[in-house]
Amino acid sequence: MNALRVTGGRVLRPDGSVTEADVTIDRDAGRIVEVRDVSADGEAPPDADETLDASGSLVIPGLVNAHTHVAMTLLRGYADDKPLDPWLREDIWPAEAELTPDDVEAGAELGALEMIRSGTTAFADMYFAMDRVADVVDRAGLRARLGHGVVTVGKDAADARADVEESLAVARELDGAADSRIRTAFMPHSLTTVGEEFLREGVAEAREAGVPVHLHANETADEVDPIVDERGERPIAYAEDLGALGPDDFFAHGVHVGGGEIDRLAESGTAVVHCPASNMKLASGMAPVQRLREAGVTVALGTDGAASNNDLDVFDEMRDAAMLGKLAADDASAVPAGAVVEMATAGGADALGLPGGRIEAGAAADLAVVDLDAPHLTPVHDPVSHLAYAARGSDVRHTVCDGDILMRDREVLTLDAAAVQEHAAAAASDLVDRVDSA
Ligand SMILES: N[C@@H](CCSC[C@H]1O[C@@H](n2cnc3c(=O)[nH]cnc32)[C@H](O)[C@@H]1O)C(=O)O
Ligand SMILES: [Zn+2]
Repeated sequence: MNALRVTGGRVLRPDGSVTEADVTIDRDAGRIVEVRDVSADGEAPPDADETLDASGSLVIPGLVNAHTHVAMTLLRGYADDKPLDPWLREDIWPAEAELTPDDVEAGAELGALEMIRSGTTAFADMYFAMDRVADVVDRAGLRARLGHGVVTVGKDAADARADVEESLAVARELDGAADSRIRTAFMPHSLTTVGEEFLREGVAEAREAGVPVHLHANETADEVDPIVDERGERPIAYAEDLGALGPDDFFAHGVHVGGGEIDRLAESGTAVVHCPASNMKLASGMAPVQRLREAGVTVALGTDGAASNNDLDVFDEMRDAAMLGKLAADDASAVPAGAVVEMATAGGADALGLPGGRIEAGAAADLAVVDLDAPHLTPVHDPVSHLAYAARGSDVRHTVCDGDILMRDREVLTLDAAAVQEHAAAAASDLVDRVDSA
């Protein structure tokens, strides 16, 4: 066995406890083979081929960013301080109309760099030029569930159908890429931006192909009302009617859910990806995270795109989810630290149907090592509290995915950080010039 050992740290276990332990990884298999408490009796395991020092640090499952549009890093700070609909129509969609596949690759590379540097090992991405995003995922060493986002409003039937076909083709062709670190989904943008016949056909074909469905649902009140007005049913009932609810499916946002929708999500096993920063920034509303969890819905965390966040740091998302969840429930004991840590790890992996999210023997070797030796993390009464409320992405020392070291002592090994930043900044500035002259 080609063994990597993460030594000298404290390890966050799946039950939420933290113990001093060494984690041994089979690098070829990309699996954790042993989590050994330092107090354990018995024979010490053989030397590893390589070690990662975790002294003074906390070893956690790699974080999962369960909803983003990763190439939107190029539009970070491009248009702020507007509600969802005008923001998309007046600013974001016109800019995206000028985005080339090269731009998507440059933006995805920047996003991958940012995620590795903040301890994220897996993400779900809805965008276009997904073959380029897949190349980046492969090079960066990350894990992802990828899909081409479909929008049919404002398109003629032929263009709309082609967009649906593209999403299905991407879902079929990229599944299993990057040594199986890439999985896929059919990704209609939302229940209001994709017409009913296209949703119906696309979901049916996705089922035949055995790929999950991912879409934006119940994000704003403006998006729920027309569905209720036109159909006399709420969006989650509509989604159920379309065949889009199931244990492999995961919906972004779920802010305005009511009238039996939470139970429908729970009963069908459909996961919800909570995106608190995006929901606050676009003033979309407060998702009932505590109620969703109490009903048994799998809740994950997502940053959404960098243009509505404005970063891809899942530590921020944990804190925002805890804070906003309390406000939404009008209860300071709602959405506690352990809950948001679970949402960012096991909840994310489960929502996306990807391995990882737990540090235990047999699990995928996806982890992050968080340096606790910092003023803002002193003293350490409770490491889980620190993860939720005080730590930042920049506290991550090492990132490991599928048994490979992606970052060691804050140096990213799979990407040339300076070149990626320079390239993305140049692509973003050219893009804005094109938009201005369009
Ligand atoms: N093929 C589609 C592209 C859809 S990709 C997914 C889209 O979601 C957009 N998006 C980003 N954040 C949000 C959000 O919070 N709600 C809804 N859409 C968003 C993003 O800008 C992108 O246009 C087309 O022809 O336009
Ligand atoms: Zn989104």
